[in-house]
Amino acid sequence: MADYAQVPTLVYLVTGGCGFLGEHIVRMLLEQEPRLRELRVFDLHLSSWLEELKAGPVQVTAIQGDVTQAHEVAAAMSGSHVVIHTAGLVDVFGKASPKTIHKVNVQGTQNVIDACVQTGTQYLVYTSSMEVVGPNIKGHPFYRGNEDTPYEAVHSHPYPCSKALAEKLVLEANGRKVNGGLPLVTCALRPTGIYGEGHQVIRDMYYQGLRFGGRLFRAIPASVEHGRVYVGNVAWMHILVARELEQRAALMGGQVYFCYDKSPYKSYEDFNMEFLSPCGLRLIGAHPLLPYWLLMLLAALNALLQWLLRPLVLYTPLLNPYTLAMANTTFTVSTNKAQRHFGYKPLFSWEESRTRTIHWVQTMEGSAW
Ligand SMILES: NC(=O)c1ccc[n+]([C@@H]2O[C@H](COP(=O)([O-])OP(=O)(O)OC[C@H]3O[C@@H](n4cnc5c(N)ncnc54)[C@H](O)[C@@H]3O)[C@@H](O)[C@H]2O)c1
Ligand SMILES: CC(C)CCC[C@@H](C)[C@H]1CC[C@H]2[C@@H]3[C@H](O)C=C4C[C@@H](O)CC[C@]4(C)[C@H]3CC[C@]12C
Repeated sequence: MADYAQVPTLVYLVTGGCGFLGEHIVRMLLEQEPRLRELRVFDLHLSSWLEELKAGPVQVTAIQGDVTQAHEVAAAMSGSHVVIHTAGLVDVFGKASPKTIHKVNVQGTQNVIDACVQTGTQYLVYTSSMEVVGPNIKGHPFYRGNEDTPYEAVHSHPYPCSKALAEKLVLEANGRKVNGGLPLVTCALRPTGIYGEGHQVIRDMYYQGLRFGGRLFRAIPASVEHGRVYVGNVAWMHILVARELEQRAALMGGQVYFCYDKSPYKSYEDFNMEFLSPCGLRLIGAHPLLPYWLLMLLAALNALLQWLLRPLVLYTPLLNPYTLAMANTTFTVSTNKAQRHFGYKPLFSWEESRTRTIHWVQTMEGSAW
C-alpha cells in the first residue's frame, strides 16, 4: 500500500453524488480520504443534506448539472484529479423511455470521458453493474462466479444494455491521452444488488407489508440465490479504487471488479426479510404462493397495462417480466480480485451492515417502531 502524506491537495468530483450510492460515497470520502481538498458533488437534483457537509474542513461544492450536457460536465470537472461517475438512470420498471436511459447512461458516460480528456482529469472510476454480465435473457444461472467466469451475456432490456455499452466506453478509454499528455486511467466496479440505508425497493416492500397487515407473500423460490452487497462496502470499494489507481495504474487500469462482501447468499425476498422481520413483517409461505406461470401471466398483464395506461398515467409496478426473470435467476459472485489488486477488505461486517439497515427501516416514517 502506498504511504500517503496527509496533505489535502486533491479535488474529487462525484457525479450522481446525491443518489442512494452517491450519498454514501460522498460522506465516506469526507471521512476516509485525508488527501481531499475539495469535493465536488454533481447531480441533476441536489439534496438539502449537502448543506451540513459544507461546515467541515474539506471544501464541498454542490453543482447542479446534467451528465447529458457535455459543457456542464466539462465545466464541473475542470481542475479535478479524480472523477467517480456514479450518476445513472436506474430503471427496470418502465419509468423512463429506452431513449432517455441510453442518453443518460451511455451519452452521459461518453461526456464524462470526453471531459476527462479535455480538462486533463487523469483518473476515472465508473459504477457499472452486475447486469453488464447478467442474468441474461435466457435465465442461465451464474453461481458464485468471478470476473473471469464464462457467461453468455445477452441483454434485451434498455437498462443492462446501457450499462454494458457505458462500461465498454470506460474500459476502452483507458490509456487515452488527456490534456497535458498523460494517460487516462479508468476502472469499472460492478455491484450486485446493493442494499442498505436509503434503498428504495426495501422501502417499497416495507410499506407494502404494512399495508397487508405486516405480511409479505413469497413469490420467488428460496433456492434462487441473488447476489447482494452493502452500500457502505460498495462506497468503500470506490474510494479505495480512486486512491490506488495512481499507484497501480498498470495493474488496475482498464479492469473490472465485482463489488462483494460477506453478505449471505439468499433469495431476493429472504434476504430482504433479514431487515424486515426484525421490523415486524412476516414472509408468508415456504414456497411461492402462486405458480410461476401465473406470476408470468400477471407480469405480462402489468406490462400490457403499463403500455395501455401510458397516455394517461405512469403505471410502474415492481412485478414485470424483466424483474420477475431477474429475481428468479440465480446470480451470485465469489471473487477476491479486488483484494488481490488493491487490498480491498469489506469495511462493514455482515452483522454491522444488517444492524445499520434494520435501524434505518425502524426509523422510517410511518414505521411501527
Ligand atoms: N442500486 C443498485 O442496486 C445498483 C446496483 C449496481 C449498480 N448500480 C449503479 O450505481 C449507480 C447509482 O445507483 P443508485 O442506486 O444510487 O441510483 P440513484 O437513482 O439513487 O442515484 C443516481 C443519481 O444519479 C443522478 N442522475 C440521474 N440522471 C442524471 C443526469 N442526467 N445528470 C446528473 N445526475 C443524474 C440522480 O439524480 C441520482 O442522484 C448507477 O450508475 C447504477 O447503475 C446500482
Ligand atoms: C417477483 C417480484 C415481486 C420481486 C421483484 C424484485 C425486483 C424488484 C428486484 C429483484 C432483483 C433486483 C435487481 C438486482 O438486485 C440488481 C440490479 C442491478 C442494478 O444495476 C440496478 C438495480 C437492479 C436492477 C435490481 C432492481 C430490483 C430487482 C429487479
